[in-house]
Amino acid sequence: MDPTLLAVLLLLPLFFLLVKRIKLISISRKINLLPSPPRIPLIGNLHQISLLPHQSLFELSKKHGPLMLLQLGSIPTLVVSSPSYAREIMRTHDLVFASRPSLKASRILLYNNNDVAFASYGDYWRQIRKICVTNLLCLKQVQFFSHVRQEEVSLMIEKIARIASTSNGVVCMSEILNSLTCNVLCNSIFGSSMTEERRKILCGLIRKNTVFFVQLFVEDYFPRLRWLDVLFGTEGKLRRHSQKWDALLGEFIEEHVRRLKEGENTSSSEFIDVMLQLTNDTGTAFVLTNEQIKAILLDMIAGGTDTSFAVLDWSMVELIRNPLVMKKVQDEVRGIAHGEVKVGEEHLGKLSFLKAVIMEVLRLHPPVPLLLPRESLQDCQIQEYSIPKETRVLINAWAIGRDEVYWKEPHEFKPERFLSGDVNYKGNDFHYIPFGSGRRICPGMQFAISTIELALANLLHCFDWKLPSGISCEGISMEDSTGITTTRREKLDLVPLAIHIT
Ligand code: HEM
Repeated sequence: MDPTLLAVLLLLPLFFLLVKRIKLISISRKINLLPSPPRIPLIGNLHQISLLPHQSLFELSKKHGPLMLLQLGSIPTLVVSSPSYAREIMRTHDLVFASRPSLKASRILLYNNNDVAFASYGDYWRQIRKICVTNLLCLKQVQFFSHVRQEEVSLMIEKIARIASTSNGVVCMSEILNSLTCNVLCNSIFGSSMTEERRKILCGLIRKNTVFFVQLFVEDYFPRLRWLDVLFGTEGKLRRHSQKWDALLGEFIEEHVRRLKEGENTSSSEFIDVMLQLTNDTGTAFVLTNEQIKAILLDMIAGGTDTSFAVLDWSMVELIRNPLVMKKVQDEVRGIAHGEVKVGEEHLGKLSFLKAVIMEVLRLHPPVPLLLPRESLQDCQIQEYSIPKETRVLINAWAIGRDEVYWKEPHEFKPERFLSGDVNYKGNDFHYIPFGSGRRICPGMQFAISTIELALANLLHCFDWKLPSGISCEGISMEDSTGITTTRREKLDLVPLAIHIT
């Protein structure tokens, strides 16, 4: 071989390495202008992130400010903890920050980020988000699924009444509420193919999902060290978990494909059938593969169940700890649904204090405390700081909901603060962002709130509530569980006392 050509071939990799190095140095120079906690060589700030990252990041932000840069392994991560910077990211520069980073858990569980929540910003994301909104999550569809909510809430009330009349009357509310939110969502998605056995498997899988999203995978922070995940067995665990999802979703799909072929459900409005119609060449411009359908289904189920459950669970906890608020909200519900056995959806519009209670729970206990991570698509200037392309961004909604500048007595449970109606959760008030904001705002907001309001109203209408004997309010743990979605760590046991409607 020509020696010059040989030399060029040998030097080429070195040249690329050099260019990459120079690029990295210039990125870190630019980004280093941001406040940042001291780092340890190699791991950077990873050691400062606890299993409850929203809480450890809140503590760090008190020292280093509302916009700080952490170096998580090799990944520069911007942490936002104030409404004004949240506005910069999700309003002023929404397009720049409209993408998501690709995480190991999302790649393996969500079929290479083919779901809505982790899809990169672009046409595919836009199309599938539209399909989900049009067929499941928009106001019209949420109203259409009203019968599912009413039926599931009635079944829940009957179940509680049954347990309450037997044994010691203690009901594990966490289990009841978890089943409720899972049933409402899964019945809307899968219709009659949702059996009790499948529901149990699903609930177990959902909880594990959320933990995998905050588990430390070495590859997420040091992309070249993936082999360590294989060596430690963490990748194997994730893959086995993903196979369980795959098998279950495959069963649902097969069953619905068979039904569609046999001509059943041809006019079905079950979400899964709508998506299956997009797999065949039925003249639609946009076609989905089986894996893409599975990713989207998983997204809806996992994203929608735990979050709504967390709000209901925290609501019952906060109300039992605040008897005056409990009385006030029960008086409101019973006053509006006076003489009725159940609260119907037609009553909900008048329950302004109940709505305020739910808003306050979302402020103090946002189920997705760091929203979902974002990633910048290009270089961008945030006030005096230059943020390079591909910076990861975490927005601490949990910290923002406790910002003393915006919230008086931020740690107190005071639903009255929402009664004026000045603030809502639609992403325009940046000091209150439990559903996020901008292009990537949660599309399931309406679906979730409808279930939460109906369930909570009926729980408060049909029963009085007390703690099991031997447990005091002070003994109730207020600890969060770990996960991308946080719920309360401990299960909630309560004693319901049935009210006889006259
Ligand atoms: C109380 C209940 C819920 C809360 C607090 C919640 C919260 C959130 C948050 C904070 C985000 C990220 C927003 C951002 O990055 O700005 C999100 C995204 C998302 N949520 Fe929800 N969510 C809830 C219920 C639901 C339900 C019921 C569904 C569907 C059935 C759902 C589906 C999604 C999807 C698909 C995304 C990704 C959106 C995108 O990236 O384009 N969520 N949610």
